[in-house]
Amino acid sequence: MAGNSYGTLFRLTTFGESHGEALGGIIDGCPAGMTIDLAAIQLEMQRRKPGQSTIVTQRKEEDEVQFLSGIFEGKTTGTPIGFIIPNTNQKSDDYSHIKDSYRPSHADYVYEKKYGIRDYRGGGRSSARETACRVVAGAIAKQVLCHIKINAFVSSVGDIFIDKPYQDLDFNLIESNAVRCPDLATAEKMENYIKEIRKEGDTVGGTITCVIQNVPIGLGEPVFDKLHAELGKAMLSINAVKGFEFGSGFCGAKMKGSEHNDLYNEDGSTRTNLSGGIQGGISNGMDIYFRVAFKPVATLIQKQEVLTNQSTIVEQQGKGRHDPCVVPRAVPIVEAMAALVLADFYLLNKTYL
Ligand SMILES: Cc1cc2nc3c(=O)[nH]c(=O)nc-3n(C[C@H](O)[C@H](O)[C@H](O)COP(=O)(O)O)c2cc1C
Ligand SMILES: C=C(O[C@@H]1CC(C(=O)O)=C[C@@H](OP(=O)(O)O)[C@H]1O)C(=O)O
Repeated sequence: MAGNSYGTLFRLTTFGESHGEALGGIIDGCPAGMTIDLAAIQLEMQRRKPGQSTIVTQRKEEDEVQFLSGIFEGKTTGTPIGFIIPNTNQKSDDYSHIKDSYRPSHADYVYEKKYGIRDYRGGGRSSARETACRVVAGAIAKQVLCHIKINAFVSSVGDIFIDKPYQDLDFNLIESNAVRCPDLATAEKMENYIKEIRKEGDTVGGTITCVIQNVPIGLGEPVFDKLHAELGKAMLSINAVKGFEFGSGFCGAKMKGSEHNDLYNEDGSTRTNLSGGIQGGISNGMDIYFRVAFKPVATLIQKQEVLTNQSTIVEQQGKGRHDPCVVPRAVPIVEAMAALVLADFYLLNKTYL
């Protein structure tokens, strides 16, 4: 199985399945001599972990990271940082009914067809549990990028959305509610809606907006490794992601150039920022902002037609502990992937100096 590593200089490789012994990773290329704030890493893990509120999966994992190498007396040594996250609360019986069948719109069918064998327990490697490793690496990448601020938040759930520009939001409120929406009236509506949907055994999609501030000019490597191209790839590699747009995004396609151009101030900053902080694939020093669209979770606690490995269609009731909506827990994942992209470009840029 290829495709388990991300990054060029700051490079993460992950391993592990949702119902195996543990997940883990190796981070290669982290600069030596950095003091690592382990509490900050654990805080990010708390934001992502299952079982954290009543509107997410009720699997209970503490997700305490065990570092095996690369950190000595609290500092990075420049050698590979190896870590594991034990799995402690698997309920593999919840998956015995799909041993010989494939859930619609999950990864069961394609994994079995591609590899000829599938760890069906908890979705195996295709489970979003793998993203715990990304959050560990992202929390370290954030420490590499200590001057850059990365804030993601839930901007919509179903058709409930924040009706304000991000500049009018208080990012300190993101963690004040279970949904991770900084507009409190909207957060309450979203939370109630997710609870309703969960009662029906159904699921709902949503979007996350990410804002990155204090970015130096010059990150991104045209022509193929443009900053927005890498951000797009990183976001689209997250489970259940269906869309990515930055700056004016798809709305820009409806505008005239005279409306869309970001006119300069004398210091090189721009009066508007429909470019989303990136021009020609390179950061221009303005805020980078983008949106990520997540589909509704595939596993429903309802009867649905499924395909069996005998090529028959049968009715099956979904079982187990699933997220009714992924966006509240995906916020730290989006931030982590953004940090991995930026840390890689930041280190690459240093090689030019
Ligand atoms: C934070 C998060 C939690 C998720 N929780 C579930 C879940 O509980 N049940 C489920 O069926 N899918 C869940 N997913 C989505 C699946 O992992 C994903 O749909 C599956 O791997 C197939 O990949 P794809 O949707 O990207 O094609 C979750 C995704 C994320 C980002
Ligand atoms: C365990 C996590 O989320 C899981 C993601 C997931 C999926 O299909 O992606 C399915 C569920 O797995 P299980 O049935 O084993 O509880 C979620 O709980 C996690 O994020 O750590």
